[in-house]
Amino acid sequence: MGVVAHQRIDPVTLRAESRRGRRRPAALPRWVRQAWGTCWAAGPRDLLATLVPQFVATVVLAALLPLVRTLLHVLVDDAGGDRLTRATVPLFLLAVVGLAAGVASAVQGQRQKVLGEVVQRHVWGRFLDVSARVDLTHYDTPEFFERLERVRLNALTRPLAVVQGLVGVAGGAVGLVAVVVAVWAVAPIALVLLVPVPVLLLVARRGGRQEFEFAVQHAPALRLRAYLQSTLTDRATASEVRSYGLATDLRGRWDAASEEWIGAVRRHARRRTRTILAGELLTALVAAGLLVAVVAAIDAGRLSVAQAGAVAVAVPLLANRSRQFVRGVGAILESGLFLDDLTDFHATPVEPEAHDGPAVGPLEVLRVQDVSFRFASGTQALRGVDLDVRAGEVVALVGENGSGKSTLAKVVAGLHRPSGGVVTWNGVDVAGLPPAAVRRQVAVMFQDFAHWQLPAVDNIAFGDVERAHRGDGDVGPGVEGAAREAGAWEFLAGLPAGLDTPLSAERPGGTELSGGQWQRVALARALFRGSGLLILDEPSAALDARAEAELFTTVRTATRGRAVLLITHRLANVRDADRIHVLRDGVVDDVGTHEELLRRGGHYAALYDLQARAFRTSSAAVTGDGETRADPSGTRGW
Ligand SMILES: Nc1ncnc2c1ncn2[C@@H]1O[C@H](COP(=O)(O)OP(=O)(O)OP(=O)(O)O)[C@@H](O)[C@H]1O
Repeated sequence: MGVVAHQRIDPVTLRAESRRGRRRPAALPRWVRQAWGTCWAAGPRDLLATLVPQFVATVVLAALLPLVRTLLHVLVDDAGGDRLTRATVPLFLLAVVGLAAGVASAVQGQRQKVLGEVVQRHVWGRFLDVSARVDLTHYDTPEFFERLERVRLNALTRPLAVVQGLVGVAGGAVGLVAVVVAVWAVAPIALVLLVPVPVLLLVARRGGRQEFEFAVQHAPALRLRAYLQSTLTDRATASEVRSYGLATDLRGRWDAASEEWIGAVRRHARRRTRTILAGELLTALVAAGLLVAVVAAIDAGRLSVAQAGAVAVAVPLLANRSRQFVRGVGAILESGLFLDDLTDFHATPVEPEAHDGPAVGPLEVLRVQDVSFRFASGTQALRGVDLDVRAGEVVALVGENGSGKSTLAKVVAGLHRPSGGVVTWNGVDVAGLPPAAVRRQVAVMFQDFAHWQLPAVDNIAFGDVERAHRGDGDVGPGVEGAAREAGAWEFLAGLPAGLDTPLSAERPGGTELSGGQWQRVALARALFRGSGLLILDEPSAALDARAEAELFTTVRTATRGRAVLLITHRLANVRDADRIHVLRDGVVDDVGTHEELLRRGGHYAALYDLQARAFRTSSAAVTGDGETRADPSGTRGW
């Protein structure tokens, strides 16, 4: 797992990497080494516990042929004496061999299941580590998701498949040598059965390529199908599916996607069958030729009946052993390209830990200078943006949808690295600081914050897991304080199991919160972090008027001495901000206090006037003592 300080997404490279996998020549030793290393790291004892019985079974079976030959010799060729007595030992040994092979193979089968689980856990652990620590930018590209899905669906089980293949190869090779030696002594002619082996190996190699190509080609279609499946089973979409009557339409799309997938599987199966049949045909032709040759040899008196009997036993043995060998090699070849895929995924650069680099202190001043940002899709979201935030200040970002506010907030929060320009933290370029250390000093309440389907206490304590794990682990007082500040305490304390209540109707004993309640929980989480910079992206979008007023009082008091970057469309809420940055198409159009911006009469004034007019109109429509929301031009502030 490589670690870099900077990681820029390059979709072209990602795509090229997946192709490179296909271009790589077969590299059996590398794949075997990788797979063996993985299985050994996952569980050396389990690996040995699987291999030893397999080895025993193989060696024991190799003794079969000489025993059969001896037995046949006793029964057919040697006419004198008591046959039964002399056949007792070989018969007994045959029974022992059969029993030992059976026991060893049963033990091996069970141990392999355990090994499978252990290896899966190991590989999944690394997969999850990388997935959760790669640069956020990866999550903005379909290529990353395609690889994620391909690795998840195909590559995670491959190390074990290679080791199983290896077991097959080892077993097959040992068995093959033993059988070859035995056959050489009895009926060398039967060795022609080995002629197709190299061809079968080539067939297996081709099959491996076909499997990988198929997986790469069809990952997008599979992802679409999985997404459509989730739309019909997820709680998040359940209401809209019913409200808009989407079930039939979505089901139809799922049918179409399934049809396409099954068609692809059919074509792929036909292609694979053709290749496999070619190999089987060759094997059958050679076996038929051998049979003819054996019959002819018996007829000509060049082969005794005992020898013919040995050939009859040798043929299936030889066929089985060579098949086991070829299958083992095939399994490795088939999995190898997926292993490369997995290795590449594991090598995706991840961010360094917060402590790997210079320390980052609480914010005194953050400066954004001439910053631009371009998404992997090509969208230029920010251009030449300048912005300063100092401790104790509230700086607001306003602007129309898509103007770049959230993107700028993510740049400030250390989640996106700017494509151009510089961000400094207390005068130090953040490009030289570990992003995790910068983020340690920032609390963000995202516009689309997470609804953790976990107990309420975790939903808040996730704001600072280090703090939650420190000391005696009693986060109660801190969580309660943050919940009170965010106006969430009252309803959380009233939940069936208080803070221990899971916040999801999908969990046993759980409950669902309203949109506004969720928003207060998300705010409590950000406050619990207690960092020097608080970024609030639309923190009041789902709040009622009273809660909104309380929120901004909270923000003012809770953030004394800290810096706040506030994004909102409700311009009444930014009147008291120290500075307001007006964004338009990724550019800072204007900067100033509320009064300065109004005086200038620019874009901000126009937006503010639009909102104020809407409020005046709706206020006028209310008669009597009907309650109205505060006018943006009115007196309510922080
Ligand atoms: N993950 C993404 N990948 C590609 N483009 C994106 C992504 N997120 C946002 N954009 C684009 O970047 C631009 C800025 O988006 P951003 O979310 O920063 O706007 P915003 O001002 O916060 O909008 P809103 O007020 O609607 O929340 C938009 O054109 C948007 O389409």
